[in-house]
Amino acid sequence: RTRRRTSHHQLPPSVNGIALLRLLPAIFKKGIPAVMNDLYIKYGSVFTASLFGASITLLIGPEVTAHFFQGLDSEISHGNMFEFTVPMFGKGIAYGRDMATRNEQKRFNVEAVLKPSRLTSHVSIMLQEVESYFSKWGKEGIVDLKVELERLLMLITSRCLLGKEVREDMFDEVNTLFGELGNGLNMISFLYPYLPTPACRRRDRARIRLTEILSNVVVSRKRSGRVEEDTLQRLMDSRYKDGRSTTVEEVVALIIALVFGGKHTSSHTSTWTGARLLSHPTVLKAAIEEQERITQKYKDNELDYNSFLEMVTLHCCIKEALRMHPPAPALVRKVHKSFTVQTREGKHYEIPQEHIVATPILVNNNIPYIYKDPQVYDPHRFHPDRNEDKVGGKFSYTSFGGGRHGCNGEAYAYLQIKVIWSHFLRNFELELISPFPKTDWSRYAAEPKGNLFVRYKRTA
Ligand code: HEM
Repeated sequence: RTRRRTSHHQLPPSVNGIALLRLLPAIFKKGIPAVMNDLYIKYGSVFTASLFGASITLLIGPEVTAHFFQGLDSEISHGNMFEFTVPMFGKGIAYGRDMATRNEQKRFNVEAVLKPSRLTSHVSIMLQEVESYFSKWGKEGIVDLKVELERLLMLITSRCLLGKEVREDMFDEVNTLFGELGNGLNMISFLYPYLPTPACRRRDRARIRLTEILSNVVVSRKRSGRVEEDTLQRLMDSRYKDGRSTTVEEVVALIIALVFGGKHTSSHTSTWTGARLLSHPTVLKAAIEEQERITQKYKDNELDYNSFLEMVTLHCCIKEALRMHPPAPALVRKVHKSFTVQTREGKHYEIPQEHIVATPILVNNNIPYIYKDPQVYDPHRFHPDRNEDKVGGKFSYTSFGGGRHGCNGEAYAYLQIKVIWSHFLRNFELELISPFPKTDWSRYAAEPKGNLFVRYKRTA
């Protein structure tokens, strides 16, 4: 049903609560992605779903999401929907601060994490961590890949982002505290971040202790004048436009947010990449052959940032795993100023002020006129000769969001996952023992459900 409006553009078609409740059995039977896709097929790329008095307008596909991603924060923003991050990271940053300060802090993040010169300096540390981790594995055995990758990524993160003090002396405690911070995030704390539930209390205690540990590191570096090569140091050295330095409180909150933003996203993606690769022998063979070519060119111990950039096949394998398994299934914004969208079919809709809008990454990444046979794991679709996401237009591929609030850690995330998988492909033969994992939607980042047992055998 399309609703009329007094202005010359219509409001989007709406799906009412009864129709949504009727979908519940289908959700249990087919799963959320399939039901979302059915809604897209039935109602099109723009529609409003209303339930219990709350409405949310869905925007699907690159034709209608440009403003969602690029609009000014004064016109469309996260609003107060990210309030749940304040008790996780502290009041010093992001949603605890005004917009101008937030934008400056975003610049600090980009300069501290994303710049190629930063990534270049991370490569050798990542390689050291990965080589040392796998040197402790035997000649052959069985491991839960999900558990192993989560720990390894946290070791890399603690060294590259948090610095050697944490990596060398406090890794286990800090790792546990980040776990508790994450466990405090669920549907209830997302909606009511300050409820005195046991999970919220543990989250608060974890943030306080993390803040204490990291503040000590920052203060001790400042006192001794010691300068390290890590993201924490970059944030300490960042300056606001007016020349002011970042405070200890801000540095600590920024680094906690960065670690948290990259932790689950990267570890789930590396696990999904493994599950997909090990289920597709032809793709796996192509990825191994690429490693052979690159190691012949660079020799094993000379792998550097450029050599990882050259791993196009592996890059596409990760990108395709992320297309099919985006850790954030949907992104949301609040509309502060109404805007219009034009669909592929040429219909115009007005999205009114105060509406909540969402774009379901899950559906965006599976649109059949952009992605050929979207249900098939086909990394080659991203190779320069096909470039399906680029042909489809900006915002066809939304696993990292895009535009104004696009991911600050994309290049870093690819790099660390490539370093790990490149090592696997060069040194081990792996066989998937567990069935291909289902998705666990109950967590804030969609993750592979259960264990992922893999048999490994050393080849080098
Ligand atoms: C595979 C790994 C990753 C995925 C899939 C991912 C995904 C995303 C997505 C979808 C957004 C946009 C959120 C929105 O528009 O509401 C985002 C934002 C962000 N990500 Fe990532 N991320 C990953 C890794 C990382 C890493 C490793 C870091 C840091 C080292 C990081 C830091 C951030 C930050 C700071 C933002 C906020 C940007 C802003 O609001 O301006 N991410 N990420």
